[in-house]
Parts: sequence; C-alpha cells; structure tokens
Amino acid sequence: MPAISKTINKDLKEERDKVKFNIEEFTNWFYGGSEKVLEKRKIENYFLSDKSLNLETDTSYLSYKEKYEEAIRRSCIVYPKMLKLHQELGGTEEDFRKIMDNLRYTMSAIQKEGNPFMLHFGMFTVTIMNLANDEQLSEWLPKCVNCEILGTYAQTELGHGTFIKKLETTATYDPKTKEFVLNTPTLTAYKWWPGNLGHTVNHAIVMAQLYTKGECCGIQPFIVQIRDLETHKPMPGITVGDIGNKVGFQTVNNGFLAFNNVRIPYKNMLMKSSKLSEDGTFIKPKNAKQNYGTMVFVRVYMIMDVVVNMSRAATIATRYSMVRRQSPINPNDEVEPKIIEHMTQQYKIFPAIAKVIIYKCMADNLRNLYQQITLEGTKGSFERAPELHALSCCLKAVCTNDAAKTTEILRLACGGHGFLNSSGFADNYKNATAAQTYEGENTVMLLQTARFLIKSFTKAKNGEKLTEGVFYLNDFVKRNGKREPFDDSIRGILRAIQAAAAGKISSAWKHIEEKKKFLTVEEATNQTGIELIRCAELHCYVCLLQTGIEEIEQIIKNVSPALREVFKNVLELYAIDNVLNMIGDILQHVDMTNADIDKLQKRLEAVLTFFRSSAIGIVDGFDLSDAVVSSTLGTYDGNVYENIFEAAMKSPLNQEDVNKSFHLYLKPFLKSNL
Ligand SMILES: CC/C=C\C/C=C\C/C=C\C/C=C\C/C=C\C/C=C\CCC(=O)SCCNC(=O)CCNC(=O)[C@H](O)C(C)(C)COP(=O)(O)OP(=O)(O)OC[C@H]1O[C@@H](n2cnc3c(N)ncnc32)[C@H](O)[C@@H]1OP(=O)(O)O
Ligand SMILES: Cc1cc2nc3c(=O)[nH]c(=O)nc-3n(C[C@H](O)[C@H](O)[C@H](O)COP(=O)(O)OP(=O)(O)OC[C@H]3O[C@@H](n4cnc5c(N)ncnc54)[C@H](O)[C@@H]3O)c2cc1C
Repeated sequence: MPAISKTINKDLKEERDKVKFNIEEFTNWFYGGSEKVLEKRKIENYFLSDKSLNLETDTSYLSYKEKYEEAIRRSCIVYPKMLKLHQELGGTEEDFRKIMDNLRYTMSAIQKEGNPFMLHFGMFTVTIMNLANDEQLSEWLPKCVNCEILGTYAQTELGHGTFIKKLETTATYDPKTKEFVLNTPTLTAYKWWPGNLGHTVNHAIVMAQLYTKGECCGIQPFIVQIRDLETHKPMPGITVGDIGNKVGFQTVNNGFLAFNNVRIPYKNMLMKSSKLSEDGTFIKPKNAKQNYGTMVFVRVYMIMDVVVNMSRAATIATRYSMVRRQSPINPNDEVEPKIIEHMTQQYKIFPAIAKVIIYKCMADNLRNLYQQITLEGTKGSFERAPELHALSCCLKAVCTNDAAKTTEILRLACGGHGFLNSSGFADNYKNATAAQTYEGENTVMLLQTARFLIKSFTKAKNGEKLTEGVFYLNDFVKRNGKREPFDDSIRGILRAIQAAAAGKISSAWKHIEEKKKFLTVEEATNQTGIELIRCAELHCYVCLLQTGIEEIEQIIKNVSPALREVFKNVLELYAIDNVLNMIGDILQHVDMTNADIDKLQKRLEAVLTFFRSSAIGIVDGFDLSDAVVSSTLGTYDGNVYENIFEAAMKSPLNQEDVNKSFHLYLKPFLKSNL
C-alpha cells in the first residue's frame, strides 16, 4: 500500500493564493450575515461531531434492509438532538426554521440516500399548521413538534398522482357515530409512494374523497393513525408496507397503504379550509386550492434544496479540476496542465457556479413571497395565490431539471473518477432526479405555469391589469409584436429574453385560438403543449435573470470592491450563458446579428477567464464541510488520489485475498477448459 500524505495539495493551495477577494465576506453574504455563518457552523458541528453517527461507514455497500435500519438509527440520534437544540435556542417557530435551514446541508452528510423522517416535518406537520383549525392545532401540533408521533403525507395512489381530482380513496361520513369510514375500493386506489410510510411512521395525512349525504365533496385531508404506538403493528383495517427498490431515495421508505372500513373520529378531518358540520353538511372553502397549500410550500423550499445539491456538485468538480493534470495544450509542454486550463472544462463548471448564486437569490425571494402571500391568505385574501402557484411551479421544474442536468455535466467533468460512487455525484444525481418527479411531475408543472401565462396574455391584450411578474407582456402588446432591437447590456439581455418569452406566449396563444375553431379549448391547449412548455421555461428564465439583476444590484452596494467584481461577473456569466443557450428563441423575436452573437461568444470566453481565478474562492465560500461535500474528489485538502485509494480499500471484496466464488465457480470453470 502506498504511503498516504494528507497535507493540502500544492496545486489547490496555489489556486487559493490567487483569489483576490475575501472568501469569508462571500460566505457571509451566502448565508445572510456573519452571525448566521457562525450559527450554521455551530449547528453543523453539533450534529456532525456526534461519533455515534458513524459517518465513516460507507453505507453504499449495505443491503437495502441494512441501509434502512442504519438510516433509522441515525435519524433517532439526529432528531432528539434537534429537539434539544430547538429548546435551547428558545423553542420558537423561527428557531425551528433556523435548524431546518441548516439541517438541509448537514443531512446530506448523514442521510445520503434520503431521510426516513423527512415527510414528518416537511409535509405532515406543515399540513397540520396550514389546514388544521385552532382546536385541531392545539391537539396535534405539540405531538408533531415533539415527535411524539411521526407522520407522512399520503396523497398519490397507484393509479393517480398528477390528477388528484380523480383519487379513489373514500372517506364517508357517518353522522350516527360521528366518524369517517375510510376505504380503498380498488387496486389503483392504494396509496403508493408516500415517503416514510412503509415501516417508519405511525400517522398519515390521507387525502381522500369526502362523501357526505350521498354526495362527493372532493379531496379533503384526514389525520389517520396507521400503526399502534406501542407495537407498531398496523391498526385494524390498515394494510401498509414498503414499495421496494427504486432508482434512488433508498432510505426514504416510500410505502403503500390501503383501508378496509377504517373508522376515524369527526375531529380528524382538517377543517381550516373546507368544513363539515356534525350533521354532515359540507361548507365549501373560500379558496378551493387552499388544500393544495402544502404542495406549494414544498415546491418553494425545493429551490433551496437545488442550491444545496448544485453547490456540492460544483465544489467537487472545481476542486478536482484544479488538482487533476492531463493533456498538454501545447504538444511540447513538459508539465501537463491542470484540467481546468482547458476552456471546455471551464465552460462545464463555471456556469454551474454562477447558477448556484442566482438560484440562491431566487430561493430567498420566493420564500419571502410565499410568506407574504400566505399571510394575506390568513387574512382572507387569495388574490396573489395564482401568481405564487405559477411561479413556484415553473421554478420547481426548471431548477430541478437543471440540477439533474448540471450534476451530470459536472460528473462528466471529472472523467472516469466521476463515475466512482465515492465521487459523490451518484447520490447528488439520484436526489436531483427524484425531485424532477415528486411534488408535481415537471412537464405538468410547466403546463400549470403556461396556463397562467396564456391567461395573463389575454388580459394584456384586453388592457386589463397584470401581476408584476408578467408586466413584460404589456410591452410586447404595446409594441404590437414588433421585433425588439438587441442591446447587449445586462438589462438589454433581460429585455431580449422577455421579448422571446412574450413572443413565444403570443404564438402559443395564437395557435390555441386557431385550433379552437375545430377543437375544444382543452384539446387545442393539449395540441399546443410543446410550445406551452417552452413558454413556461422562458418565463422562468426571465424571472431568474430579473431577480439576479435586482439582487446583485443591491449586493454590490454593500460589499468590498473585490467582491463587487465577483458578483458582476457572476451576473455577466449567467446572463451570457443563458442567452447563448436560447439563441433560437431569441432570433425569432429580437433583431440580433451574427456580429452580436460573435461578441457574446467573446464575452463568454472573457468572463470564463475571470472566473478562472475566482472559482475556488467561490466554492470554498459555499462553506461546505468535507462531510457535507462527501466526495473523494472534492475534499478541501485536494488529496484526491489518496482519497480514491482509501475508498477502494473499503470495498467488501478487498477484505479478503480470495473470494469464495473462486472455489465455487471460477476454479471449476477454468479447470474444465484445460
Ligand atoms: C414546523 C415546520 C416548519 C418548518 C418546516 C421547515 C422546513 C421543511 C423543509 C422543507 C420541505 C422540503 C421537503 C419536503 C419533504 C419531502 C418532499 C418529498 C417528497 C414529495 C412528496 C410528494 O410528491 S407529495 C404529492 C405531490 N403531488 C403533486 O404535486 C400532484 C401534482 N398535481 C397538482 O398539483 C394538481 O393536481 C394540478 C395542479 C396538476 C391540477 O390540479 P386541478 O386539477 O385541481 O386543477 P386544474 O388544472 O383544474 O386547475 C384549477 C385552477 O387551480 C389552479 N391551481 C392548481 N393548483 C393550485 C395551487 N396549488 N395553488 C393555487 N392555484 C392552483 C390552477 O392553476 C387553475 O387555475 P385557473 O385559474 O387557471 O383555473
Ligand atoms: C421519490 C418520490 C417521492 C414521492 N413522495 C411522495 C409522497 O411523499 N407523497 C405522495 O403523496 N406522493 C409522493 N410521490 C408521488 C409523486 O408526487 C408523483 O409520482 C408525481 O406527482 C407524478 O405523478 P404520477 O406518478 O401520477 O405521474 P404521471 O402523471 O402518471 O406521469 C407520467 C407521464 O404523463 C405525463 N402527464 C401526466 N399528466 C399530464 C398532463 N396533464 N399533461 C401532459 N402530460 C401529462 C407526465 O408529464 C409524465 O411524462 C413521490 C414520488 C417519487 C418519485
């Protein structure tokens, strides 16, 4: 075995010495101030320093069952610590959020293949907070917050996930006993997919069709106990289990659930939104979409998860590319260059770094918007709910699609070693790709946004008032569809993308109108689906760039000159990479010449060169500990080859010289060929 030295790799040190800005200043911005950075480090250390977590164990070699058991063991260390910390911090909702925000990073070190308790706070508790009336809140919230019970969110069924109006589970009100009777009438009505459901939780929010007085009143949320609190056996009438191996998320324990005349008390239907009187009279809510609130919440928070996911992948690829040397650029060069010297390598990695920063700006903004609009809802005003729904849908889709695509690009940037499980890309990719489907399949999400855009365009044409995020449609209508001249300033690039988005929305609108002459509006919309998806994506790019510009204009007023340059270049790279990637859409609606495109290409090359000396500072500034990065290729010290070697030594096959399969199969086979 070679001697393994663990000093900082000299190539990486050299890169760090070239960084011109203060990395800690960047970190302070990234986490919202120096106090928050200290708090983050303290919280992370509080969890990760716990030796009983055994984070050194490479869980990827465990069996499916062992992985689950280890994940539960770890969660049963993390959650009591979390509850203790929550009390120590002050026990408020804000303190809870603080811990959750930091755990988002920390958990990627502890539960690489998914958290078997994630649905408890992420959806079960959130649904109770959003949809329980005061009495129900005081009964259930303390039990949730103290983890006296564990719950999940059981909505999707074997036959339906997207079109929730057609879910088949029934909850029939029996006014004589003041109970609901839950049933699973068909195989396709089995709840299928809910996380943590298989063998972990003992309660679930069950979304079921409410029947009362012989009528169906649509999907409503019910709290159902599914396992005995003492024995953990399924409650009478309940069938529950694990749905089996998946592409990823192996330790999330996604499950199935069926009901056979399961009776639950009247008080277990969550009644903040829809209500049922004890005699069985249904009272419709002011806003029928309130019951979908938990999904909106999760979609909003998922953008933060994308930031965590992409910052990990970008950190790994950047550090590796500054340590790995290969392929001289001039054939006679004696020393091989760091692979980051190859321009195409910079193009794989640096736009990903810029995106982390822009998505972070967007995630923070979206969360603020969610809080404002939720507050308005509690006061009975739902005017801005469609705007939030439309924005969260397209961002969920575009950002999770991009996280999956970017992780794959960054894995490829690490060549053969990127394909090692120990590189960390596989877990990143599997988590990113799961997010493309859960919480609303991405095509479906884009079509929801497109629906809002088409309605907004009709309003713009009729001179009606628009919501702020789509004001750019007014400009397009005022221009009467005339092509926008191209201006290559950053705001000019934004106007070009707005023109492309508005132009695409206008075409889709026109095509729906044409098709409506022969088809129903729904059929016409379906036939225009491909264009509609692009409308939603382009609109999302508008929102991201606009937010990036507005945020960075503010940031640069408050940071040192060196960091100001970094942010300006982040915006330059993000904007130029974006516009070059959608040149086809731009050319349809903007007067852009070949010379303009050549100029943009040159600016792309120039800004990549700027990034060459800043990239390591930025990824170090993401402040991800080695445990969170969890990669042989991405450790802070850059000792890539030593890490790869050590990880290989952990392979179970390397624990013995000769494996028994030699005696059982190989030897007889070889002998038979003599
Ligand atoms: C104490 C705790 C405090 C803090 C906790 C802190 C941190 C927690 C951290 C983070 C959470 C992060 C992670 C959570 C953990 C786990 C997540 C893991 C797994 C995910 C689980 C799931 O997947 S759950 C299941 C999700 N399912 C879906 O998403 C289904 C997708 N389908 C739909 O959403 C809808 O059916 C639909 C939108 C596709 C269609 O719905 P419907 O048929 O009813 O609508 P129509 O098409 O007829 O449209 C009618 C109009 O309503 C509008 N609409 C639709 N939805 C909404 C909405 N949500 N809000 C507002 N408006 C909506 C629609 O646009 C139509 O409008 P029109 O005006 O055009 O008619
Ligand atoms: C890892 C993971 C975790 C999950 N966790 C949970 C959970 O905790 N709780 C829970 O209740 N559910 C959960 N789910 C289920 C998840 O929310 C659904 O699978 C998801 O919403 C997609 O629905 P579907 O499976 O019905 O897909 P489908 O709708 O069947 O999608 C199949 C295809 O049909 C297309 N399609 C469907 N409808 C339309 C349309 N209107 N227009 C155009 N194309 C359409 C889609 O684009 C897709 O290409 C989870 C799923 C996964 C993968």
